[in-house]
This record gives sequence, structure tokens and C-alpha cells, in this order.
Amino acid sequence: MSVKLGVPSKGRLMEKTFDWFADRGVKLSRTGSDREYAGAVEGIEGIELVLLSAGEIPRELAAGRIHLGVTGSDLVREKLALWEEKVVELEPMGFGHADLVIAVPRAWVDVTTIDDLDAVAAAFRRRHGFRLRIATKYHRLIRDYLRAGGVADYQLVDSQGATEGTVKNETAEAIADITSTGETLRANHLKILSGGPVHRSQATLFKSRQADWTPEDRMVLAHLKAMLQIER
Ligand SMILES: Nc1ncnc2c1ncn2[C@@H]1O[C@H](COP(=O)(O)OP(=O)(O)OP(=O)(O)O)[C@@H](O)[C@H]1O
Ligand SMILES: O=P(O)(O)OC[C@H]1O[C@H](OP(=O)(O)OP(=O)(O)O)[C@H](O)[C@@H]1O
Repeated sequence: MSVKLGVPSKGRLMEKTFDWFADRGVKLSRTGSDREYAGAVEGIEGIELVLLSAGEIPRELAAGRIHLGVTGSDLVREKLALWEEKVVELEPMGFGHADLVIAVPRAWVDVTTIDDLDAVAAAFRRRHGFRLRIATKYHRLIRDYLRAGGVADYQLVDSQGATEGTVKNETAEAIADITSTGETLRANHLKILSGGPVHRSQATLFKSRQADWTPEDRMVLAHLKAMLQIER
């Protein structure tokens, strides 16, 4: 058996993941045609590359189908209930930075903090007879955050893309999404609530607690950690 390492097969995290490993002497590559999801590992024995979408890596780690995986720290927290029981954060990788934020229309001049949002949400419900809508794909993280902040009078509406457009399209009053440059929020006349992001995300190397770790696998992991200079 070998240690299965899941890495993003495309998208914004793939190339930087390959670079990060290459800088540490582990060469990951896609093999075969452009469209074939097969991979190779050079520089260390006993590791098998599994190419997956970043969004699927948390589930594969939790199911123990891969031993190690690279994905955004936001995706692990969002996709896995009690994530710390299923995976260990081995190393933040220093790229793929993005903040999960809650944003409201810039025109809501009286709303700056989460307490303001709470007040507006209660008033909104009284006035309109339904709860203020927050569009997001980060259901778990936003629910937990709003519960901790004491906000109850809201509903989440699912938005898997172009989330910032939902306010203009009048399918939501507020949004919760990832931002890096802030361009998309600005372009859509939205402002971030103060008090810091819900989560500061970056690409992270995770270890599965659920996978079957044979004694040989543990030796491979120790060797890999030494190459990657991971102390945990
Ligand atoms: N500007 C950004 N917008 C969205 N996600 C970003 C951004 N910057 C970094 N990320 C991070 O990238 C990760 C998502 O990457 P990506 O969209 O490639 O994966 P995915 O959701 O699996 O997509 P797909 O299923 O289309 O391959 C998340 O962890 C997210 O936090
Ligand atoms: O702060 P910025 O640099 O503007 O980046 C943030 C935007 O990028 C992502 O969208 P993506 O391009 O992945 O498209 P999506 O709407 O399909 O998620 C994210 O969902 C935001 O919409």
C-alpha cells in the first residue's frame, strides 16, 4: 500500500501546490493527456498522487480514501462537521489566501457591525414578514458564526456562484463569500461588516485521521514531513 496524496486537479490551487512541493524536492506532475486526471510523484517513494477538485478533498480525507490532501482551510471547515476529529492541519502553505466575509449593500449606512446586522434583520422581518436573506455557499461556517454573534432573524439562500450578484438581482439582501482583492464586492456596491473575517483561509496540507495508516505508511509520512520541514 502507498500513501495517497490528494491535490487539486485544476483551478486556482493546482499550480501553486505543485510549485510548493517542487520547492521542497517533491515533484508532482500530471501525466497523460491534458484531460486525463493521472499523476506522478518523483523525489520520494511510497506516495501516490490523486488528482481531485479542491472541493472534494475534505470529503475524501474524512472518508479515509486519501491519507493526505491539499485544499483551502475554508473548505475543510465548511464541508466537515467536527472537522478536527477527522483531519489534522499539518501545514499552512502560504498561498490561496482568501477571507470569508459577510457583506451588505454600501447604501446601508447604519450597518457596520454584526450587531447592526442583527438589528436590521429584526426590523426587516417586522416590515416584510419574511427573514432577511443572506446568499452563500458557506452554510455551516456562516450559521455557526451568526449563532455565536447572536443573530437569529435571517435565512440563508444557497448560491454556488456569482453570489455578489444576488443583491442586485433581489434574491438576497446580504451575502457571505470569499474575497481576496475585494474587487467583486466593490463592483457590486457591497461593504464588509467590521470585526474581522468569519475565516481567514489559505491552502493547507491536511492529514486524514480516518485513513488506514500502516507502519510503512507512517514511515513514508515521516520521510515526507522531513523533506517538507513539517514539525507537527
Ligand atoms: N479569489 C478567490 N475566490 C475564490 N476562492 C479563492 C480565492 N482565492 C483563494 N480561494 C480559495 O480557493 C479554494 C477554491 O478553489 P477552486 O475554486 O479552484 O476549487 P473548487 O471549489 O473545487 O472548484 P472546482 O470544483 O470548480 O474545481 C477555496 O479554498 C478558496 O478559499
Ligand atoms: O475579492 P475578489 O478578488 O474579487 O475575488 C472574490 C471572488 O472570486 C470568487 O469567485 P470565482 O471567480 O471563483 O467565481 P464564482 O462566482 O463562480 O465562485 C469568489 O466567489 C468571489 O466572487
